[in-house]
Amino acid sequence: MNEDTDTLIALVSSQLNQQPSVDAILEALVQSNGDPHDAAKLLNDQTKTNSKKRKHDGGLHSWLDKGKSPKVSKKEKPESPSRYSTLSDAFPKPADAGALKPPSNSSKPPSSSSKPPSSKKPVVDLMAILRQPEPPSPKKKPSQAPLTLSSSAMVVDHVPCTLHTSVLPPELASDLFYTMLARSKSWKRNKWWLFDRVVESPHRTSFFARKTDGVTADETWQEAAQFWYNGRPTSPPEVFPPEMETACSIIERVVSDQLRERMRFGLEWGGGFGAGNEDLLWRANVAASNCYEGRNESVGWHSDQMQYLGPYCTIASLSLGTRRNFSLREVIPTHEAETRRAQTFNIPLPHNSLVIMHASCQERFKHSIPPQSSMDLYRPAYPPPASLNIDSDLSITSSTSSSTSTTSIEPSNCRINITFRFYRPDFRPESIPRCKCGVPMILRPDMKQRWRSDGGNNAVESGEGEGDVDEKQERKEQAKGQEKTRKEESEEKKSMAVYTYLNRPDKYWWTCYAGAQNDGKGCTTWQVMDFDGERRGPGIFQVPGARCIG
Ligand SMILES: O=C(O)CCC(=O)C(=O)O
Ligand SMILES: [Fe+2]
Repeated sequence: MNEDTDTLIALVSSQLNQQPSVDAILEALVQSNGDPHDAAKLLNDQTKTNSKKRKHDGGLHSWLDKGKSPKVSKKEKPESPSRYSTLSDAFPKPADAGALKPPSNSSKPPSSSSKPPSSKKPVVDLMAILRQPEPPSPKKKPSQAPLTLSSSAMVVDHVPCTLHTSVLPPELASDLFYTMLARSKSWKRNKWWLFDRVVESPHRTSFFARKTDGVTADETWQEAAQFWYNGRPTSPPEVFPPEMETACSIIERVVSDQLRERMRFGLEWGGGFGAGNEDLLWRANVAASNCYEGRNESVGWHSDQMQYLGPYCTIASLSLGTRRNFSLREVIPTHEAETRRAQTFNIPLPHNSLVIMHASCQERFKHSIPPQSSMDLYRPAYPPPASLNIDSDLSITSSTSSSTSTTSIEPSNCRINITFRFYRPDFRPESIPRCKCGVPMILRPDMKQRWRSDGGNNAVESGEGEGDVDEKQERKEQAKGQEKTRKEESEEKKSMAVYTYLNRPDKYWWTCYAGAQNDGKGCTTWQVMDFDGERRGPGIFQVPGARCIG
């Protein structure tokens, strides 16, 4: 199954009462002309019919990789209707939702275009849009069962992440949980275009920026952080509340200690962090926060967009409240697709735990918070801080109106997630290339490393839309061995130089993201990121004496 198909499958999946096989979902999508809502309805109707005979066997990951035969049974309705994932962040955005039309050759970037809307509902041959699942190859290894990584040691062994339990002082973790829970009432579900309709993320989200950028003392950072988001400017971010500031400085030290132990990648941020922070190898200057209420709220498979984070970013993800599974799955590069199968890893994240997604995680792995068939409630060990006025409809009651204030601690079905991130000064909004729609583009890694399949010989560095790219590419393929134009030759040399002289294994694409908003209309412009040509840096490779990969 290719990564882009996941988007649609997960969209259907998030609307299902039971999870059938991937094949069944694809079949339903085809029958429904590619309409995820209709496909979900079809499958749910089938479930009702079959419910007496069949039994459900658990979470998203148990079927997503395996493609088992349908196992369905009658179940309670999901708490929120419809809706697949992500775009949780007003920032590094999951790549999937905009990646509906996968590239068909080695030089084309993952497309960010959605199908333009029309007044009539188009008849969509889904299989014509999505790549067909690859036929089983005799060489291909059988798919592997999901593996639960139940300890920090297991996490390190399998994924480019580290797990840190009890990371904050318990009372601070509790205060931060209550603070964010109270704020989460006003957070929004992200919306974006998928095919011809608007879809909503199945969780609420918000975005925070620190007072300064963490590099200079520039206090205009907060105010200036009006980041573009899905092709639109966002409302100003919230300021880190005091509990979050304290938590952030603890987490910065945990992350920096980890980085001291790790081999760094050349394109990671190689600059400093301002006076007084010389001992820090990592800082956060923004945070995305998510609230998942109940076991059905989720975020689908994605990797975080990099337009402000830059390549090989480090993301520190704090979990508060109910324990949920954090799932990771490697994207197998095209040149290894015949010999290796991806495995899904599940990391149970308890209250007050930190997962650090280290450099290369966004390049190699997708992550998700899948819906769960059951979930333990979180029972806070401390009452809410007296300063907070948390409403009873969030299951927490706090009364401070009289001198003898009473507070009852109620169990909660919410998980709060805070992903602390560092927006790099060399990826400031004003430095982000714009597409033909005039909207800043998004940056995504070539997760499938398609350029390797042609030995790195492909010279195409930019394009203007799916059809055009296909056509140009086809013409280029046909012209192989024939005379190259001088321009092509020099582009090719440049491309090779960029990727060989520093032995950088990855390509990154700037792509139009306007299609996810803007009524589904995007221009599909794309270009390869040229780190040096775009005057990015310093990367670690530019720091004298630094040891790094690439
Ligand atoms: O809730 C989580 O742990 C993951 C959130 C996430 O992936 C995101 O905000 O990009
Ligand atoms: Fe993410």
